[in-house]
Amino acid sequence: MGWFSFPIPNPTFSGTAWFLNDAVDAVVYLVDAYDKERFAESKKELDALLSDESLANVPFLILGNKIDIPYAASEDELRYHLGLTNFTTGKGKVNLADSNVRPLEVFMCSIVRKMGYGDGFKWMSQYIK
Ligand SMILES: Nc1nc2c(ncn2[C@@H]2O[C@H](COP(=O)(O)OP(=O)(O)OP(=O)(O)O)[C@@H](O)[C@H]2O)c(=O)[nH]1
Repeated sequence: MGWFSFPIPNPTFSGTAWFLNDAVDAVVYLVDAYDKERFAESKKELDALLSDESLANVPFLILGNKIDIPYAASEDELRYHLGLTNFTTGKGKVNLADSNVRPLEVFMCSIVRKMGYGDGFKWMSQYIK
């Protein structure tokens, strides 16, 4: 696993997910969109996090990284392989406060090109009190 720094306060790293606080306000799950052979493994790890009761109401930001590489998976492809088709809650401002729905979205990014993840973090920030 590599380390990347994002402009967020005190991120700690655990497996493939970044927990932003001890109390876990959000989960950022980074997937290599180019490493298609490992999508099944990524899905398994993600499913385990999604079914963790202590994370039941926690927003999940899924980042599909390395889209600067030709043949990296598209957003739809990644959604499909991670089992998230029809499961994401919508980009932009979506009020889920009165629902029991956990915010979850996929954003594609390239960390080396410094693109894409900003929109994801902006999306996620609306759900963090
Ligand atoms: N092209 C490209 N390379 C990237 C990007 N982000 C990270 N890398 C490169 O990917 C390499 C690290 O790969 P990772 O996918 O983090 O690999 P890892 O997590 O260490 O190893 P695995 O556990 O095997 O996935 C480094 O050489 C990074 O420079 C990106 O957005 N685009």
